[in-house]
Amino acid sequence: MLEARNLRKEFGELRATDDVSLAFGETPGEMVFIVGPNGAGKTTLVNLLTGLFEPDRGSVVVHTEENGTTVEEDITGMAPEDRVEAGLVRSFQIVHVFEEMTVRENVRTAALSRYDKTLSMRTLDDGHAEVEGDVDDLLARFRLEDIADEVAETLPHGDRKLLDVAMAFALDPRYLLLDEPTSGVATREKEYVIETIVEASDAEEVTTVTIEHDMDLVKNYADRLVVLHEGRVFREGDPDLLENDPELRQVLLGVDE
Ligand SMILES: Nc1ncnc2c1ncn2[C@@H]1O[C@H](COP(=O)(O)OP(=O)(O)OP(=O)(O)O)[C@@H](O)[C@H]1O
Repeated sequence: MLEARNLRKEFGELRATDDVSLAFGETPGEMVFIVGPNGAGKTTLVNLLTGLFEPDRGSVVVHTEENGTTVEEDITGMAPEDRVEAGLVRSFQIVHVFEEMTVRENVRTAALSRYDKTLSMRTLDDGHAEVEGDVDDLLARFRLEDIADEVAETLPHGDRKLLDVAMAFALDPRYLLLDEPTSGVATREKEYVIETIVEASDAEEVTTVTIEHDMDLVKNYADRLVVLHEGRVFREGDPDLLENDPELRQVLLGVDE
């Protein structure tokens, strides 16, 4: 489980995150969506969880099962790259791929970065087969097999996004944080992108925390919903809240009921 405890982040006078306490992954593999109006503090929260920002108050804690007991690790001061080893991986709103490489080369590069500490010349042959096996699995999981030899920059945005998330998956996350994975993706491709991510996360029991503006996607795919408003948790719970809570609808959609 990944836990935010009383997180606060200020930019000058502005409190972008204010006393936010949340837990992700109490049910392993759950899909949590973070929603809220512009400026609510969604990206700031993800930046605090992944270590891009340091909180002014509060902490980030990872709970792990070891020999049947739960061990708590405070990762608040840990650098983002070290958090990857603690199982926390993120993908940004803007796709980060190697544009001139093929899809397969991109996924292989990400997979190798996980192995680079353990591969030596002596084990290269064994390691090679293992890496290529992982690459094939990831290509299949993210429905990228048929375009594995295409160059990344030539792909439609939906496939580029899936490649980006496949590369995040190559780092073997337990918690995957996604900042608007469907931003810039054509409407007809959005469901396909989210559905592929949901299937991959379910299969690997990866807990996914996703910022999303498209409420239809949230309704269809969220196991749980977190609504941020003015830096605070405004609501948390079942995605049905989107239908049944007039105050929430007002905050999100500006709809007066
Ligand atoms: N690095 C920064 N320096 C100063 N202010 C910032 C910084 N990052 C965010 N903010 C401010 O903090 C508030 C929350 O921003 P944040 O990007 O977290 O909101 P958001 O909910 O992700 O918004 P959006 O949906 O528009 O992406 C905003 O008022 C924003 O202007």
